[in-house]
Amino acid sequence: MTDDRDKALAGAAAAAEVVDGMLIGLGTGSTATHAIEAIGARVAQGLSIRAVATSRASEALARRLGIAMLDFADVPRLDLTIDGADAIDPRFFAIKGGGGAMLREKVVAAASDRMVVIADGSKRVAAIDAGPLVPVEILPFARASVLAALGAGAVLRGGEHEPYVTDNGNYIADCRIDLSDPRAVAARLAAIPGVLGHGLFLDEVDAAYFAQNGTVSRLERGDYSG
Ligand SMILES: O=C(CO)[C@H](O)[C@H](O)COP(=O)(O)O
Repeated sequence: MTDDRDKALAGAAAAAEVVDGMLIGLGTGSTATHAIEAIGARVAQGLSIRAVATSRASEALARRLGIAMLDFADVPRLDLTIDGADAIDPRFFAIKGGGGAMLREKVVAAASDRMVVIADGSKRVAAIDAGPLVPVEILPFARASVLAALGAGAVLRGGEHEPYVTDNGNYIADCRIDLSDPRAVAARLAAIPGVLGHGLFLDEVDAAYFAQNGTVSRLERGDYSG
């Protein structure tokens, strides 16, 4: 069973939580794409929902599938957001932003009554310390000063000559950081002027669908045992 097949299973399982009348947040990345496709298939069969997207790519896909899309700038609250993750641990601490969308992903998740993560088994880690680098979104004007404040473990995504640009027009630094105290790290990152967001999701995730070798399990925050 390939990871992609597991991603599709997790996405379809989360998409089944969506019911008529809901206002949904659509995540970003290959796993979220499977969920959007599964929701789109249900919309084609008559499911009546509206949605906002966390990236231009997810917005374009959702529109192609006939999902009624709203501008998040007009939306104060959402019922449910379904999104992928790069790593998630037993505390439901997650790292996101491999696809560069973590700033929009976080504001959409924070505005949602529930956030559900969908992931293949490779994303389950014992602790996010063992996970990927932490992406940090940077105001381009403050590129040099933020990189200096982040320290030697920070690398500008795409490199100095052709930096990766987010949907928000900003840069990303991928940071090797000691995550033994993730809350302290989140507070330190948020306090750097010119940092617009980061990929540490410590309080947002309410539930997760994990798919491994073709089997999907669903866990709520608090009952994930690793
Ligand atoms: O946070 C994200 C994008 O910013 C993605 O959800 C995360 O990178 C997982 O991606 P994939 O499902 O492709 O493995």
